Amino acid sequence: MLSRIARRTFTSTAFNPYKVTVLGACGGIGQPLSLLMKLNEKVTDLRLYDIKNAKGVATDISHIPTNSTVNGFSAEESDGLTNALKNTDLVLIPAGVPRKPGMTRDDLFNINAGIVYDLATAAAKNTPNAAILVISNPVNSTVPIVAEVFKKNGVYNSKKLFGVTTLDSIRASRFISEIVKTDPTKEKINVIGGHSGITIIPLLSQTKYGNSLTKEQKDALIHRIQFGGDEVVKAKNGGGSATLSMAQAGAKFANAVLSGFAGEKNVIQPSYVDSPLFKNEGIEFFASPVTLGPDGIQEIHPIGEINAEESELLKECKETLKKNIDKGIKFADSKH
Ligand SMILES: NC(=O)c1ccc[n+]([C@@H]2O[C@H](COP(=O)([O-])OP(=O)(O)OC[C@H]3O[C@@H](n4cnc5c(N)ncnc54)[C@H](O)[C@@H]3O)[C@@H](O)[C@H]2O)c1
Ligand SMILES: O=C(O)C[C@H](O)C(=O)O
Repeated sequence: MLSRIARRTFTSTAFNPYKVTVLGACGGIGQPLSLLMKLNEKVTDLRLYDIKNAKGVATDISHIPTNSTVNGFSAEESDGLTNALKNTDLVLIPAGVPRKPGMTRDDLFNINAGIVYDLATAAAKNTPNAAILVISNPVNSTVPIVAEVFKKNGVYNSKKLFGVTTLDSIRASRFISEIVKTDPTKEKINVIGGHSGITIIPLLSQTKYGNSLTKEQKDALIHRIQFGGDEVVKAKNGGGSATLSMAQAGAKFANAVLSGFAGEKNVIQPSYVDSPLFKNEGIEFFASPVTLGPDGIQEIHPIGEINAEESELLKECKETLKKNIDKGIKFADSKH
């Protein structure tokens, strides 16, 4: 028994020795996300960076007996951010401020755009080949900012930049299972578009429930998936937004990217990426299922068949997305 466990641990770490960095590791998302990455057997070197308390959180997590080293890097060290990023394989970015009731994600732009710009600049300089997973909101705009920063530094690889939209998908699985009374782990809804309100489009017509739910049930479900984030912000009442479900979502997506790196087949997850799907309409980034492989994105899947109501939702989504994307690009271009 013992030797089987030892062999399993040895095998996964010997063949998949991945270095993972979390920027913003001490926040509401950062701490549980770092914990989940410590539990991931594919990770052997976990680096935690924050402007506060990174050493404390890293020391705490480092006592967990899995096969990775954990180090904390603080902003007070002159080379803290550099060392946190140096030649890492995957960077998760949950750094930034969360919403309070009454705010939209776009209201976070003024603070978070600058934070993401600076962290992306450090990533471009210190680990240009890493996969960058952006969690900081507004994701619709922060992902284009990272792309612009990498372009400016001459190291942009669209196959390795991801906006994490996994939370929308896991919410969709949970919320539909509450209606149809099934196992949520077996439910899958294709959620496309972006990550804010009306840009989030769950394609219920592609599920087996497309015809069995009433119009009222469908409208309510679509609204709940689109505004699931607001549900948490309201319930936390000034204490921030989703952190624990987001950590689970972020860890799930990071594991999928590492699984692709490791050569696993048929690893498909939705993500907000530099996408050809609607580029001819001036929309550079769009969320749809992507196949992940050794070099990052292997294939961006089309959205599939949609019905008339979903076409309407898509039309509105595109209008907002385009503005969000342009705002991010303009911000990045305005910096020198
Ligand atoms: N993509 C999604 O689905 C999703 C889901 C939930 C939250 N979010 C977003 O994630 C972000 C973080 O949310 P949270 O609840 O963890 O917030 P939080 O305030 O609890 O944590 C943010 C952390 O970032 C750190 N930080 C701030 N500036 C930094 C910098 N320059 N470098 C490094 N670290 C820095 C802070 O010190 C803090 O520890 C927010 O923007 C939120 O809107 C996204
Ligand atoms: O709602 C938020 O502001 C956080 C996050 O984007 C979410 O969907 O929960």
